[in-house]
Amino acid sequence: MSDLTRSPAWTALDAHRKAMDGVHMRDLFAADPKRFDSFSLRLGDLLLDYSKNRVTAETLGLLFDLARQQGVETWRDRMFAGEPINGTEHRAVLHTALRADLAGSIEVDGQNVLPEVAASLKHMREFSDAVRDGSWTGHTGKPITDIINIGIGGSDLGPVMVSEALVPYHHPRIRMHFVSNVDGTHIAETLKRIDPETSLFLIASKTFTTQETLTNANTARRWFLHSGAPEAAIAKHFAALSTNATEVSKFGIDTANMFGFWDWVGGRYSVWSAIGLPVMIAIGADAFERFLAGGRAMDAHFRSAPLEQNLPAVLGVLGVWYGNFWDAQTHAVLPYDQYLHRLPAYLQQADMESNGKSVDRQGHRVDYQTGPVIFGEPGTNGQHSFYQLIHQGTKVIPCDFIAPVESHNPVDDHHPILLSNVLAQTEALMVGKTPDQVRAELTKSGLSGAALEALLPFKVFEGNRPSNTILVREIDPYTLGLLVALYEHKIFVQGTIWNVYSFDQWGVELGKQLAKAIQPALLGEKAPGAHDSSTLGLLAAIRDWS
Ligand SMILES: O=P(O)(O)OC[C@H]1O[C@H](O)[C@H](O)[C@@H](O)[C@@H]1O
Repeated sequence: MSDLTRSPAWTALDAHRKAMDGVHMRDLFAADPKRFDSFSLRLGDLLLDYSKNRVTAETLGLLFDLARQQGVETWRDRMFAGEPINGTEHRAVLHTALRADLAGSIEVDGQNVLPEVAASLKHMREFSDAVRDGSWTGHTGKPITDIINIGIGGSDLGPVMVSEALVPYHHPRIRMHFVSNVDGTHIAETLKRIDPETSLFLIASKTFTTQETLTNANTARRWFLHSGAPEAAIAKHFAALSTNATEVSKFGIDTANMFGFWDWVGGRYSVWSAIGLPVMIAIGADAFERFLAGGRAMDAHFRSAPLEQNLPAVLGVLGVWYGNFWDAQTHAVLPYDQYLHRLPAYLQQADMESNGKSVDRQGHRVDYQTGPVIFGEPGTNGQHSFYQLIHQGTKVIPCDFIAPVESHNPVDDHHPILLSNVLAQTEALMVGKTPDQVRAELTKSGLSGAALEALLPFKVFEGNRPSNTILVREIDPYTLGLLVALYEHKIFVQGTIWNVYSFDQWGVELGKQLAKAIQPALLGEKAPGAHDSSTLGLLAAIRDWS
């Protein structure tokens, strides 16, 4: 057994879990009319209702004991202080510095990093202002109309999610495009829609060695030059967002057009850095600053609120409760806002790449579950697709319902309908429908006897299915900053409880290595070499068909 699973806090939770068997949330609500007041928190224009969970005050007490036992507060303080808590890469984890009060000081290796953050933001502001006001032109003197961000993983998902979430704030002249997939279709379809004279490519890659991004960037450059633009025009149409100046110049982008960041910014936490430049161009530097301010407000809350009133801590321990004590394998992210349609994809990387680990910080195989499978779709689309399983399937699927109270598009009665669905879903999941209720309903509809009894079991909803509801006044840059930082810190809390390193991602390397080994065989440059029979069989089929 690991230290964690034999620890006092864990064993206490194990025992408590057994005591909670058979406890229905319906009864918890009936017994306590103030349950919402006890189990909801507000931070400015963000409200978290976590009352529809299988928890009592005792459960939460035990979960916070576990969080304290695992040193959540100490690790949190170490993170904010710039200590190298990313142990396998010996790096600080300081995305919080990117949105910090720049008058302060945060040191990495004895050096205050905030002046560099300020300089980078200034560079981004000057550039984005120029693109937006039209003073930055393409090589033929026309203002930029299309921004094409070429990046993948953290260099794509953050920018595309935030950009899409903030479409109402976009500059009217500027269209945004995000190319990530190495599948030629992605770049080809994008290039069809743009004009080289008015396009600006942002090559976004922390390492500037990522195969997909460089392949797409090379294609974009060839396309651009093929349009008749001279080599010297590249400086007007290509910029790099990266930590790697050497590789940027090797690629042929002038480092004057490079927006830098640092190795203490993890890819999946990098939208607050120069990787956010496409967002800044789209929404403007002031709005981007409001996004940073939202993140900063959540940081201040996370650092100072006692765990019991701490939004990321509450979300974090609830996930641990279901994943480790109720066998939940997944977690659904359900934004009831069309602009947030990429949030589930964004959180898939943020969460699964961070906590999808099976070795603890001491290098031992864990004997407990770690990060959940994250999935989701915007509401109400998900309701007409996979919610059946959430309501009546055999699995416990904790859900986060996220909704703005005000819509950017208050057309007709759409928004009240949308919001009624949020409330109805969480209520239905919690309360369910008993056999007696179903019987009464069926009787009323004229059914009786054997026919009624035969249909009855299919129409019962067990209920007792957990959900959180996160309401914001409206999705604006500030509340989005709050929301993203909330999830970042939730992930941090969970990784700390599980004693894993949340800020590396070694698990993505093997596939990259093997792809490099297989590629020459597909290009016909080499015999396939030694592989298993499946790989060889597939290679042969591909050769046959090509
Ligand atoms: O920004 P880059 O260096 O191009 O990396 C892009 C992405 O690829 C890597 O393989 C990692 O899995 C991601 O964490 C990263 O965000």
